[in-house]
Amino acid sequence: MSQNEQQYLDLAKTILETGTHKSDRTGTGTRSLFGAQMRFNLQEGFPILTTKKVFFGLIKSELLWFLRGDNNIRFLLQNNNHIWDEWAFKNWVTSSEYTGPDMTDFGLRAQSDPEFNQIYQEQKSLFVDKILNDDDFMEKFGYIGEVYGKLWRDWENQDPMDQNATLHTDQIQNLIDGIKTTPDSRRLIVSAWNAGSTPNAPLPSCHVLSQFYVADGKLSAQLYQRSADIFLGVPFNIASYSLLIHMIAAQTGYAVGDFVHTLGDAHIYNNHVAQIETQLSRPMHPLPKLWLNPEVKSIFDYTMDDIKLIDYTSEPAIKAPVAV
Ligand SMILES: Nc1nc(=O)c2c([nH]1)NC[C@@H]1CN(c3ccc(C(=O)N[C@@H](CCC(=O)O)C(=O)O)cc3)CN21
Ligand SMILES: O=c1ccn([C@H]2C[C@H](O)[C@@H](COP(=O)(O)O)O2)c(=O)[nH]1
Repeated sequence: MSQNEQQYLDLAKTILETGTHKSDRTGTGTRSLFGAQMRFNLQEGFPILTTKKVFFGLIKSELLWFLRGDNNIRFLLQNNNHIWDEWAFKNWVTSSEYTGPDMTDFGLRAQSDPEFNQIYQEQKSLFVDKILNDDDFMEKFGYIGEVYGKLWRDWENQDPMDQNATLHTDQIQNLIDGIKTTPDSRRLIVSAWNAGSTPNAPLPSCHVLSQFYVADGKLSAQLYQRSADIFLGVPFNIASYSLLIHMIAAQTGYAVGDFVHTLGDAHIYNNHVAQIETQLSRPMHPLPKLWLNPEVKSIFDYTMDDIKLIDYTSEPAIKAPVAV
């Protein structure tokens, strides 16, 4: 039995049983707990859930997208990954250039009104087609703002020594260099929260700050996640950061240690309760292993085919609506 997965199931159960009923930005309603921590020992196996199928391809393409420094959804769409569509779509339908059917509150209305849902799905697939095929449209409406990828690879700020110069910081390259040259450092930090610009993004970064740590020949990391959708987002976040630790460990010559996952507002949406109860009633399977192509010599050169899960068996996927 995997202690790694058990912690997730225990946290979900605690939130179901003791969480505060709390309204939220999306209008869905949640049960919420403030402050929680899980620790995944990456030596135990790769911590992807086995009590439901988690689509690892989506996790890989999202992480490669962050590592490209990309904050335009075209790359995701090219990889058949639609997990960010709604937030770029929201920008489009609230812009003055959108003249189609009214999309106010599309996330909630699509769940309760089948007729509207059909119109919404049509508009979304037109949007996706245009992001993929129309460069001008993609440049205007494909971006999700100053979050993750952009801040990881190209954090811009004014040079304090020269008013007319802008500094560009590659936090991931600095992190790799830092781990190689000063592994004892307590400053191995990646931030995805620029207080000036991030709050204006369609969805301000949820995984806000991570710290890396080297001891006993092993690389660990801790993530502070300000807001955590326990059923849909957190399984992705656990696998994504675990994959990132493996990739950075491979590039810096360390074994993998722990992924420590610290959550702020940890919530289960009211329309995920039945799904999580189903999941809690299921058996666990042994955790898979991760394979990374050892020929890859830079963190920025991994492709989809260089990353594989070995022996992933799980219970079937469970569908749930995402709160927009
Ligand atoms: N409410 C909410 N929860 C999130 O987890 C979340 C957001 N919003 N907004 C931005 C990103 C996008 N993320 C998402 C979005 C959707 C799924 C999702 O629907 N996952 C399905 C599979 C989807 C598919 O096959 O395309 C799942 O079963 O895991 C997961 C993560 C994580 N984030
Ligand atoms: O990586 C992610 C991204 C998003 N989420 C969830 C957490 C919340 O349910 C929403 C964001 O809503 P806010 O009102 O901005 O907090 O998305 C996640 O769990 N993981």
